[in-house]
Amino acid sequence: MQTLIINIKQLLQVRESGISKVSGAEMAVLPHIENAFLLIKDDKISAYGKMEDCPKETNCTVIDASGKIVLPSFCDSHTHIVYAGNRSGEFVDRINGLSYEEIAARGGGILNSAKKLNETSEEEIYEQSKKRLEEVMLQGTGAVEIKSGYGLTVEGELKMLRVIKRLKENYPIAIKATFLGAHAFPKEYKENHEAYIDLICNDMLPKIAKENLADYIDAFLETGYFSVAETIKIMEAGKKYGLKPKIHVNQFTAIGGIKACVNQSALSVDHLELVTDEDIEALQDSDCMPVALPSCSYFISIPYTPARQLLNAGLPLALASDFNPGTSPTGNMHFVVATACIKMKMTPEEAISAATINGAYAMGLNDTHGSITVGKKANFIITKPLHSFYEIPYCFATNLIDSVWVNGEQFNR
Ligand SMILES: N=CN[C@@H](CCC(=O)O)C(=O)O
Ligand SMILES: [Zn+2]
Repeated sequence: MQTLIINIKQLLQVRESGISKVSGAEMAVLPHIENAFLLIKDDKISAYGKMEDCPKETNCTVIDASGKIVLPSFCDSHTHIVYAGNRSGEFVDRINGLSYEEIAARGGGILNSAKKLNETSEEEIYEQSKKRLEEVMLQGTGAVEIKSGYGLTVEGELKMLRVIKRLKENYPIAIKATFLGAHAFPKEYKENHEAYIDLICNDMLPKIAKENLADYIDAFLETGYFSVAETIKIMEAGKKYGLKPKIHVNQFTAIGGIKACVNQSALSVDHLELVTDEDIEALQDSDCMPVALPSCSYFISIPYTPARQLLNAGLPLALASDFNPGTSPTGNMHFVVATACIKMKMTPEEAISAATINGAYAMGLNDTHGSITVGKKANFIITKPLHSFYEIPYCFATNLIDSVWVNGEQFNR
């Protein structure tokens, strides 16, 4: 099956050879073609270029994209889409003056979601989660990472990961699963961290590996959650089962976690609302991708990741949604890109690369996703008519999507 898209006003993120990521000053340039065509064969991109070089294909469906922009689908490398219920009550508590940390200290936060998840059937969690997955796909996400971490019991974590597996089986979008048993200490382990870490390493992990339920391992490395030493233990245990680390770190405090993650060859370090010179030094000359989550900063009113500082130091940066019930109850990557421009002073070029090719890298999908490259998956967004791609972040709350394409086919709910 062939589809030819013609008269594209701007075709964004065209990369002749499959680069893995873009860093520092490279991010200022977003390669694109004006008045372009894009040819899709089956599930892959088979050619692209200027309209004057457009092939005279007869055996294909032709779509006229006059006035519209085409860009690779968003690659959302950090989400918690699988959860039960919601935490709108805590949202109102925060409006009334409580902080995220105060709510967590009262037994709310992650433990609140864990209680709900353990009380909800696998079927019901699947039904709730698939609606969110469909929603983000319609908002232009074409590859996504999903974490466990609201089970915090052997059965609860397995239940979450089995739901992720079912989503992988039933949807065309690429999904990577991350085991986040180390998201918080359950109440009964508050005074006995060692026992919970033992449960993660010697009970949860072997069971997860046996069913092949996870691609990556994560932990919440933060004051009051998992210490640097505890996180190192978890990263080492995960790696024994072939799970590379992707770690929540530097959200509220900087305690030397980034260096530890880099030393453990983490694929990504995520959050980074606080960054020290030592953190930046640790990331330089490493393969670890820093990931910013601006909708979390927006929603719980905490600082934004200092993007300019990271880019000026020559580092790459990815953007992800952090879709979760506590700190970002949206997975809208258009909002994430716009917020990165408006609040973090990223340019549209930088933010789009951060949400596409660098997002793909942060979940190990850069060979197949994240750019318009011959041979990559035909995952892309066609926008409504726009004057230029600058209008993508500029129109921060307008639905600019005309259609989304996953593996060469238009996706509709
Ligand atoms: N910070 C840790 N984990 C999630 C939020 C978890 C929650 O509040 O449910 C995050 O990435 O923001
Ligand atoms: Zn998160």
